[in-house]
Amino acid sequence: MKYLVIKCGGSVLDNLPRSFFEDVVKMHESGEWTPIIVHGGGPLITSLLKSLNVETEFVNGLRVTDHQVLDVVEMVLSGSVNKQVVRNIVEVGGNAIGISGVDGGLLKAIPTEHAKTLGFVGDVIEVNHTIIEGIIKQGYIPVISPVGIGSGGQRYNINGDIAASAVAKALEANLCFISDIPGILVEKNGAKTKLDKVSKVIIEEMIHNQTIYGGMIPKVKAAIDGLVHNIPEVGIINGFEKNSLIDYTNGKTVGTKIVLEEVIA
Ligand SMILES: Nc1ncnc2c1ncn2[C@@H]1O[C@H](COP(=O)(O)OP(=O)(O)O)[C@@H](O)[C@H]1O
Ligand SMILES: CC(=O)N[C@@H](CCC(=O)OP(=O)(O)O)C(=O)O
Repeated sequence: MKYLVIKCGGSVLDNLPRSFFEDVVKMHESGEWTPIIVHGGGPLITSLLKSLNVETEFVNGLRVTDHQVLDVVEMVLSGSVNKQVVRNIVEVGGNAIGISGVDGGLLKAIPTEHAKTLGFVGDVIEVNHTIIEGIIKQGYIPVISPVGIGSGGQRYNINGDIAASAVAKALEANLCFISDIPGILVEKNGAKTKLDKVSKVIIEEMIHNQTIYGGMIPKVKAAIDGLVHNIPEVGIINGFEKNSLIDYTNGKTVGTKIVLEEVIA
């Protein structure tokens, strides 16, 4: 039995087909792979902030988070989105338990090194993986919202990709980012092409020349950090592509695989 951490991005959550959740449940029932879901919800946070007339800003893909933003982040992620994902799984006959990173000290966090700019954005320093394993032993799929807890009970807004990588590290699990693009894209002869496999060095170059920007930055950084800390495998795949998740677990080439070593083209 292998663990697979599935990070569902806010970019796709609202529109993921029913078949996606059916595949997650099938995977769970097969017993070969144990799915653990970590979700985002960035677009919903942004739209709620907008309706409250609160400006929101991102630096290198991370949301600047003050007290007011933090309230909305927790409401959206640990409330609406977490329970929606649980319902999506229940609707197709699965068992899921939603839990936030605050509960049971699941995601212990400290402020990022850029706290002066980012405010209450956290880095995960410890994952209480026994809680996740307990939920799995009871036969449920864990659904984790990326809000962390620090000293004195302080909450932190944690990027979903970073939270997913921390969970995968703690469980020595494979990690799969589900997003709204076929994988990492590059421009070739005026057209966008998907890379099947990409190395750490190329990723660093792509961040530097801004081929990778915005929400893709925390994704690839979290991927590399995970691989350095012994995650067996990291992929970015499209949640809208039929069977993409099942194909991924069957070892087919889907999306982009991120690796540490150089890729020979
Ligand atoms: N080189 C790239 N290839 C593909 N997508 C990229 C790239 N660079 C930046 N992006 C952006 O990253 C987005 C995915 O990140 P994000 O919006 O945070 O998604 P999610 O909510 O799924 O985590 C894509 O929709 C795209 O706009
Ligand atoms: C610090 C930080 O940026 N946190 C994210 C948390 C949600 C998230 O990661 O959502 P996606 O997966 O949809 O991007 C945010 O506030 O948007």
